[in-house]
Amino acid sequence: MTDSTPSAPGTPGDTLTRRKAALRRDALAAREAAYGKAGGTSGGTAGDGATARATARLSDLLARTEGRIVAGYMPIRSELDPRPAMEAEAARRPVCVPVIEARGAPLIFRQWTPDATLIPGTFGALIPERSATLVPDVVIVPLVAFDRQGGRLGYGGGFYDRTLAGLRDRGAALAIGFAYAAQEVGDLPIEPTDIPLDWVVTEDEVIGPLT
Ligand SMILES: Nc1nc2c(c(=O)[nH]1)N(C=O)[C@@H](CNc1ccc(C(=O)N[C@@H](CCC(=O)O)C(=O)O)cc1)CN2
Ligand SMILES: Nc1ncnc2c1ncn2[C@@H]1O[C@H](COP(=O)(O)OP(=O)(O)OP(=O)(O)O)[C@@H](O)[C@H]1O
Repeated sequence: MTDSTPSAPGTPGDTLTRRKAALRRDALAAREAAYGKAGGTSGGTAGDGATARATARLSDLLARTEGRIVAGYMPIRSELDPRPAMEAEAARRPVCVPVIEARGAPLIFRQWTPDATLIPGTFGALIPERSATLVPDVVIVPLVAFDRQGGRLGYGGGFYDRTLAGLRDRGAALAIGFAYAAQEVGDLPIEPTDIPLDWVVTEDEVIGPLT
């Protein structure tokens, strides 16, 4: 293949798609290293306290959005764990988590409480077995890589872009990326469908407002 015969956008041979795949690989390796240092999902006492520090920063930011419905997520693989912050919020207001209804469709959100019965959802993240469907005002967004302009790279399904676009059509929705500082990259490639993050919270800092 030559540059004069580019692949269709979004196909594996497309330059941007290949660049994103390489960035995703590197960022996932950095995330796994940070996760290991932090002591894994539980935070652990043997870890470096990254989860606790990130939780404190996230809770501070969330305190400014009192009363609004918050979406968190059930962490998979080496994702930074938002559950300690979600648990604190669930004592005061509704908290929900994403559910994949179909490939190519926006995510929906089901109410989550710390004692909810969870079952595996599509792609492995846990979902509440049955609970009310909610529309969040504030979305804590999992990610693979972020930049300081609000750029975000996920697993490549486009789920959060479609979801945030839909939520914003209905009104304001605040998007807060939640990640280890090690997941920062210089400049992510931007596609027309990418929805920028309003904030990024790491164990080291709160970055924003970005929009
Ligand atoms: N914790 C968490 N929950 C989430 C997301 C997330 O990123 N994190 N999602 C955010 O979208 C949705 C799940 N989306 C996902 C999409 C793809 C893969 C995944 O593992 N993809 C494979 C490729 C699979 C394929 O294309 O067949 C991979 O990356 O190796 C995981 C989650 C909803 N819930
Ligand atoms: N609003 C949208 N409408 C239609 N297609 C979209 C939309 N947003 C993203 N997509 C498509 O989804 C594909 C994957 O997007 P992208 O690489 O940005 O995913 P991601 O942000 O890494 O993944 P995720 O959000 O699932 O974690 C893109 O090829 C894009 O064309």
